[in-house]
Amino acid sequence: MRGCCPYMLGGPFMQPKLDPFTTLLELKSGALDPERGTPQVRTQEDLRGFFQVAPEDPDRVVYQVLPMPVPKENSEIQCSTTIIEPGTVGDEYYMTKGHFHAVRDRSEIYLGLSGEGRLILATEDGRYRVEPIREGTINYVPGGWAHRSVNVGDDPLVFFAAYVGDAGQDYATIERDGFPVLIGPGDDGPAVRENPTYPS
Ligand SMILES: O=P(O)(O)OC[C@H]1O[C@](O)(CO)[C@@H](O)[C@@H]1O
Repeated sequence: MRGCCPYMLGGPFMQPKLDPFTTLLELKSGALDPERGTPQVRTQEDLRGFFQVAPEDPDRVVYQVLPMPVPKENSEIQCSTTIIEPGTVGDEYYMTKGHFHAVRDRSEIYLGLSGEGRLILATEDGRYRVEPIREGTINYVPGGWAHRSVNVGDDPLVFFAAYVGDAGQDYATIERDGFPVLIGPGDDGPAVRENPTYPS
């Protein structure tokens, strides 16, 4: 009977905090129509201390994150589209800063949309994995794994991410220690190298 006669329903009812919304994601470019939040733009300068060497072209955009506006609460799902430009700084491909979740056990999921990338994952005790990101990949990032995405191709790398709303970001640990491995151009394509400054 619930569907037919709302005036007959009892209460109390949960009052939703948000209204539903829809936006259109252009899969190749990552553009949203309409945009739902303010894009976060990161330049080489913003990544100072995350690459092994200082910025070579400080104002150049490395990546953008196009967010959905939802409260940072664990009843919500934060989501965003990330677009990483092709390029390098020193021996490393353009990449995100990378972070642990501030609430360590919070998980995340990525859906690859276009381009060619790698996802570097690392635990606090130094274990790591390198996974592919490309059109159609789904990467599950369990709680406790820091994550950084790297564009290893010649075109923008575009992917969609969704994670538990109250996860937050811990960048400081990554800024201090980095990840166990670095990814840059090699003789036969992208090469994964040990990070010489990662604490042993
Ligand atoms: O927050 P960072 O490490 O700069 O990287 C941005 C990435 O973080 C996320 O916001 C969530 O992990 C992704 O949407 C995006 O790829």
